[in-house]
Amino acid sequence: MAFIEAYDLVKRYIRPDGQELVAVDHVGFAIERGDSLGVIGESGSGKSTLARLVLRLIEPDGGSVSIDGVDVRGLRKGDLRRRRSGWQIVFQEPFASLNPRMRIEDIVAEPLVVHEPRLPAKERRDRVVAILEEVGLSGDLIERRPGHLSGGQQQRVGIARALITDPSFVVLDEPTASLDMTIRASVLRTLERLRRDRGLTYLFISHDITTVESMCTHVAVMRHGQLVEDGAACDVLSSPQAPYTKELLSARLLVDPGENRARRELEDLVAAEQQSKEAAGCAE
Ligand SMILES: Nc1ncnc2c1ncn2[C@@H]1O[C@H](COP(=O)(O)OP(=O)(O)OP(=O)(O)O)[C@@H](O)[C@H]1O
Repeated sequence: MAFIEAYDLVKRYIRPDGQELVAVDHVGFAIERGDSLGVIGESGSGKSTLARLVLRLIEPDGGSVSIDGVDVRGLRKGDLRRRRSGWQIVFQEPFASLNPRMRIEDIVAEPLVVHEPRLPAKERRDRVVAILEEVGLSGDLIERRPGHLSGGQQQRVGIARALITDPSFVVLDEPTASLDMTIRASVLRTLERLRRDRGLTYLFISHDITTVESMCTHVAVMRHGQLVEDGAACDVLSSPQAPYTKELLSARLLVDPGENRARRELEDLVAAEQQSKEAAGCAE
């Protein structure tokens, strides 16, 4: 049994005109422990809905999910809350997901307050400082508020908050989409280091193929709520089978020339990832 398994997930919404929309249409996939599955597809294809279904942040209309052998849909509310310390999410908009009135220390410590309420304040602060440093921030930032940090720093705070309870599975919902290209490459590098150092399993949502190529061991391609193709990243991205995946890959070649320098940094990441895949026997 894989670490993460999703079977036949379905989510329907009612649109404002009263029509039914099947945002996630019988989707299934598996992720092995320590791997990173990138879900790509155009805006509106159902990626974020799928991410939320996997963590049961929204209820599915059909299908099921198991994480490390636990049937997520079968959990009662209290059990689900307890389990969530091991399953975290980082959202796209760092500023919108951080309370602007709270100090960084309190934002990052929030999951600890919920999951380890008896932890002494001094120990809690030490854990916050340690995780801030692990994600590439200075522990001195604890007194600041989100508005005093750059976009990249804010997203690192979001990552620190997700990791403070030492989860095994992290959903990254377009975590770098709102950052400029250079900062994006640096945050992605940090996420990749954290995955390797901590043995994390990622579900990585993105509409950017280069990001997924640099970060993910496996790729799933979504269109109109359905999964049109999935497999090892080296297979899907080098010899795509579905016409839609081929379309996405050819669109990638139309790059804005102004982004070229930062994109080269991402390509360095791709090269490093490719080397490690070759070492793992996943080369072309
Ligand atoms: N709460 C909701 N009520 C009604 N429709 C919704 C709701 N949430 C999402 N949708 C619709 O479901 C479809 C899938 O949305 P979703 O956000 O999952 O796609 P996405 O691939 O993540 O897009 P993006 O990359 O733009 O975030 C879209 O058509 C969206 O408008």
